[in-house]
Amino acid sequence: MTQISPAQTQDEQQGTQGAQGRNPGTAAKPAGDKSLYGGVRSRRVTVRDIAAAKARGDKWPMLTAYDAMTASVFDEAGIPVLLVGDSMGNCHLGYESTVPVTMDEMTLLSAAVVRGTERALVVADLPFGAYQEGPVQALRNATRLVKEAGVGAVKLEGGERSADQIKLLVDAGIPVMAHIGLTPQSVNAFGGYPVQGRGEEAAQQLLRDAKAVQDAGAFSVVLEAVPAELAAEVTRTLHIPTVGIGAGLDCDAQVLVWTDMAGMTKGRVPRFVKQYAQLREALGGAAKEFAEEVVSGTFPAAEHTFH
Ligand SMILES: Nc1nc(=O)c2c([nH]1)NC[C@@H]1CN(c3ccc(C(=O)N[C@@H](CCC(=O)O)C(=O)O)cc3)CN21
Ligand SMILES: CC(C)C(=O)C(=O)O
Ligand SMILES: [Mg+2]
Repeated sequence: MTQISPAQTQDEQQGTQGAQGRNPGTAAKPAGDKSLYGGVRSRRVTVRDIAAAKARGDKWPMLTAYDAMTASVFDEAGIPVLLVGDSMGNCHLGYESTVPVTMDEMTLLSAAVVRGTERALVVADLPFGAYQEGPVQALRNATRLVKEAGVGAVKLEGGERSADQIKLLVDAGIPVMAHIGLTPQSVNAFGGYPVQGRGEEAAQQLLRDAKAVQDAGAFSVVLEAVPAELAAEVTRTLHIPTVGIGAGLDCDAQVLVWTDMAGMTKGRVPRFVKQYAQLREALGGAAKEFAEEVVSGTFPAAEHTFH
């Protein structure tokens, strides 16, 4: 459908896949987004592919992943961008929020997601405290995620306040996804997770934040929990893609936390979540059935037994 550039064809022939390249090989048929791959599925999605998608007006999906096996499921399903979100704090590591997540935890789980995937662009969050001290700290920690985990890009929260960090990372050759609107690492300052950008003043600030991250060189920007009309205006204004979560239908891409999307999350999920499966129920049911069969002596059966 889309023309393959000479550079892409060469990548394909040589099988070179950049910093993330490993496990090249046969691919299951992706059922998800195809446009971002531009017809080439033998290498990783790159930030150039993302820029081309906006130019074509193609929408794309992003999911979080925190382990190799789940990441491989999404990679095979054709999800072109996977985020090792600091939402691993509450969704994988058992913390109350994203705030306690460390660089060691991010690095370990990001490396697992890279190992579990062949084609997705893997983006890792810089956790709270890993970039607030300034651009040099941000570069040191982003470099660690690129070198030790093999991610293709990093994400950090904040608009104007994080522009200097974004600039230095981009200058150093690390692609940056920005994140504005509701920035969950500021939960203690927000006093919860309220919708952002309501009212004229807040809307103007969000537009300034969006322009600041684009000017700093971000390749895309997450808009979290902002009114749809404002997100649409940001999406029209910017030349980089907007990735919405609770930001309406007019963003260039959409992201959800995978445990929310699959019905695995315990308890209440945010209003912007759609559950496409009921994994919590399914997995709990399997565990109960296993338990019952052990207690009743019906598992293991003959076919599970050696003699
Ligand atoms: N499981 C999960 N899903 C997420 O989307 C997510 C995380 N965890 N952790 C990191 C941040 C935190 N986020 C959140 C968390 C809660 C709401 C929430 O409960 N929103 C309320 C409205 C809140 C209010 O107005 O006070 C809602 O009803 O959606 C929103 C975003 C988004 N991110
Ligand atoms: C919700 C997404 C955008 C995120 O930052 C995360 O999962 O940590
Ligand atoms: Mg995050």
